[in-house]
Amino acid sequence: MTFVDVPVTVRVPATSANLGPGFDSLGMALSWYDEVTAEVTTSGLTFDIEGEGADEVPRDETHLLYRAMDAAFDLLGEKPAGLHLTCRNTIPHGRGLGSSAAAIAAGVVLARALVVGGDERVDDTTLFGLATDLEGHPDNVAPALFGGFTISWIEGAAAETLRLDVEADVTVFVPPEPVATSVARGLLPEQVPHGDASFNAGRTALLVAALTSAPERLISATEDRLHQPYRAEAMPDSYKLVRQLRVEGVPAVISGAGPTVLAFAHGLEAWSPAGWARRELRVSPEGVHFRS
Ligand SMILES: Nc1ncnc2c1ncn2[C@@H]1O[C@H](COP(=O)(O)OP(=O)(O)OP(=O)(O)O)[C@@H](O)[C@H]1O
Ligand SMILES: N[C@@H](CCO)C(=O)O
Repeated sequence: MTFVDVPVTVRVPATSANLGPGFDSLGMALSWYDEVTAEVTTSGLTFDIEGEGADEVPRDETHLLYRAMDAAFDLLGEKPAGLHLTCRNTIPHGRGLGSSAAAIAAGVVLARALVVGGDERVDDTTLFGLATDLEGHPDNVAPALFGGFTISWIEGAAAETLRLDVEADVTVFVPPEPVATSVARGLLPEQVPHGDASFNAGRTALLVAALTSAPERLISATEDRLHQPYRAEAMPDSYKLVRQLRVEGVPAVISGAGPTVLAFAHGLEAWSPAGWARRELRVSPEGVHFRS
């Protein structure tokens, strides 16, 4: 038997990348999850999708979850005759909360789990490399796969990550309208001033210390000059909320490519703009994991 003959279900966390200065490097898994079930069938590709994005995502081979599974099946050297995918989506799409990374992480892990002996053929590092290739950068897929707080980088052609356990109170303010990551990346300049690069290098180093042992430094540690100012025009209300929170001493950043605002605090009810969703979260120690 090549494939397991029962459905496999995973939960996969939302993630926040960058965390201020750590552009394309730092990421954190959050206690907010999508649930995906995959089952091998005799033919075809069918979907049962509910929740976030259900009216927008395709129900064919171009669906991101399927594309990730297909790429992983290539690595595993096996293709199922058919698949049925059930998606219970709660992570909003295009808001800077790692929805695409969640779909990719779930897809590669599910594909491996469906192949009998898949763990012996493809290890976690290889899956992480594949997920990074599909996403284009490692900062969301690392915490989506491994949980916690991750520092990721590219070594030659390979993606690497270091996972750390951290605890933090997190609030996310989610605007009603999306900003696609591709659009937000298109606003970034080809080159940045040396002084700004140096500024961010110091803040990124400080942020690792602040999250692991010096939370009183979070306000300085979450400053950024490499991406948020350039993206402000695409998400002016988010940028304004970040500045307002920071003036009050609350460490706040644009989550990922935006437009969600992430603050390292709870009890921020008074700050929620009308029409935005607000959620109090914690760091998820678990990345994508099986649900029985
Ligand atoms: N669960 C999903 N199923 C299918 N497609 C998805 C899913 N989640 C995300 N996508 C695809 O990814 C797109 C969103 O990706 P995008 O990179 O723009 O934002 P994000 O991942 O939510 O935010 P960020 O990368 O800034 O954290 C959606 O518009 C959709 O095409
Ligand atoms: N580092 C990425 C995260 C969003 O995918 C960015 O800011 O564009």
